[in-house]
Amino acid sequence: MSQLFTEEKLPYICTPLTGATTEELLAEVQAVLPKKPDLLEWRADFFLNIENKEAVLETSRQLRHASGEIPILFTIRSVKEGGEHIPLDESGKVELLGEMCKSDFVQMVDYEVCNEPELVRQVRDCSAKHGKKLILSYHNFKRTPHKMEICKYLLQAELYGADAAKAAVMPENQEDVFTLLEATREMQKTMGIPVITISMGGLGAVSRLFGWMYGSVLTFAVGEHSSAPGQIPIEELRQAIQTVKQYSSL
Ligand SMILES: O=C1C[C@@](O)(C(=O)O)C[C@@H](O)[C@@H]1O
Repeated sequence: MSQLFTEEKLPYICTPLTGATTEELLAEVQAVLPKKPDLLEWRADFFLNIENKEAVLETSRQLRHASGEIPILFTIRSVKEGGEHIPLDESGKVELLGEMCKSDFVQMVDYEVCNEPELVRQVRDCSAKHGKKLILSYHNFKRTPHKMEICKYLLQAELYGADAAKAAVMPENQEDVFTLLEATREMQKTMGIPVITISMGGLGAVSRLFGWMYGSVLTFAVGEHSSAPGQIPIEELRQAIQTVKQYSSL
């Protein structure tokens, strides 16, 4: 995957894997594969054995094997950005991300752009060294910041050298959803890397369906289990996107 996202295929659809054990994760992959996602995200913060590096590597090896050609994105979402409580501290996470980058089992890793600059640089250097793509992300599960603030996080990701920049925010009203979409449009025009944006919850569902029309290259959908509020089942999401593409002359 030298080029991360190709124009003709936009938007890419990613389904998260949230199993707590290797067995659960493998069962999830089996259930999700027939639904043909473009990408699988292993949300490793749900994995009970995350402290055990060998167990994580072995599980990712099995996931790689089970998922055939579909690329895997490895994510350890922090509690403050909507993830699960895990026994690893920030440097433990960076170490584990480094191990994953060295392995042949994942194609991409996600790290949060608000982390200490030195840690972000370590993850960037390691992923680049081992040919893995890096998504630097920002999440706000409480509210939607001002448009300029959303843009700032996305631009910061590019400054750090990310391969893609992501922002997922929670709307409190419809205006917030438009704020996110406007930020997406502006950043898609100005930035040199792909932008991924999400307005979460029921109010934000429109961004998961049609955010690509504003320039978001990837949308997250439910394969088996949801990993964030507002995610739509992949079959219905794909159908809606296809309908728009078929009938609109965009
Ligand atoms: O960053 C994201 C986006 C997300 O939060 C969503 O809203 O779909 C789901 C997460 O699993 C993923 O890491």
